[in-house]
Amino acid sequence: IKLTSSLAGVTFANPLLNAAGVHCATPTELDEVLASAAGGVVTKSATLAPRDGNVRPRFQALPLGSINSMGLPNQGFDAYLAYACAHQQAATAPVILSLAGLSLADDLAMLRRVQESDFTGLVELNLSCPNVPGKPQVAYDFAAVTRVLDQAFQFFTKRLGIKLPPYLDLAQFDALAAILNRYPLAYVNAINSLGNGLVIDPLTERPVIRPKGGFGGIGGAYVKPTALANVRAWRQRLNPTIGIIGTGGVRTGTDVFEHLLCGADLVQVGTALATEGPAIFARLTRELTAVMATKGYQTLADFRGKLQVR
Ligand SMILES: O=C(O)c1[nH]c(=O)[nH]c(=O)c1Cl
Repeated sequence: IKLTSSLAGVTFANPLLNAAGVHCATPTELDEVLASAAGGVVTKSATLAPRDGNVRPRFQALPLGSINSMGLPNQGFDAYLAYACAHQQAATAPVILSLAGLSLADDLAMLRRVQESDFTGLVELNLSCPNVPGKPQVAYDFAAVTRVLDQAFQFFTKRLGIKLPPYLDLAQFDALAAILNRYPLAYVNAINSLGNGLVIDPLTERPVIRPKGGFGGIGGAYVKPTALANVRAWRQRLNPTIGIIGTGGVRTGTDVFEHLLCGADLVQVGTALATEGPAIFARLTRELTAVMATKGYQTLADFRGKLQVR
């Protein structure tokens, strides 16, 4: 049984990575994911300048998932570009560089820096951070998405993916796919957290996190059906040249299998990684292999995207 997968010409020994934002803000955390059974690692979304992020408590693990309003705490673009370039030299498992500018200008400035750098790997432009006060998500504004991609592809010739939020209406998938299919995108990553949920502690009669009156992105088991639907909807609509990373609700090998069945090329783990740590990747590869063995599949291509219709 082989778990190898490739995305935009980049080969992964297995399809599993962390989700941007989880266990990836420092070189130590990034190294721990690379040292684990993960097939690769993605950096915390970088802003041009380092950021402290929102006030604490800003993350809460829950029985069925998690809520977070981190506010983009990160070491800044230079730190993550340096890490990505160093690990490209060392030929480790692939490092995906995630970017989340606070403005179109910042997005373009960081992309220009990547274009001029030695980094030739995958770049993930995060268009879906729900937690920066006063900053509406780009990805729910289709004109803004068109602007950033128009301007980026004027000069960017490397491998560019985008991180998308969950969409909940098929007309949105139709409209946005018509836009995305115009660009030489490496992939779309679906989904980011389900934005602006509210989790309350009935004992204290307060939200469980402090920023934004307790409103934060929801992850984990809560979002798996929405994540699978978004992966499936993009696979059905996007050019085959555009790959898909499936993110959302992955806790077991069967969850990984389901994302692949819906069409994912790679699968990312957020909430479950936050609670279990990088050892989860050994468990998930073992469990995925077991599912494949039971079903008689030898490679991911044997079943990727082959969800049957009823
Ligand atoms: O608050 C965050 O840092 C954050 N949290 C999320 O759940 N998704 C994101 O894209 C980001 Cl950037």
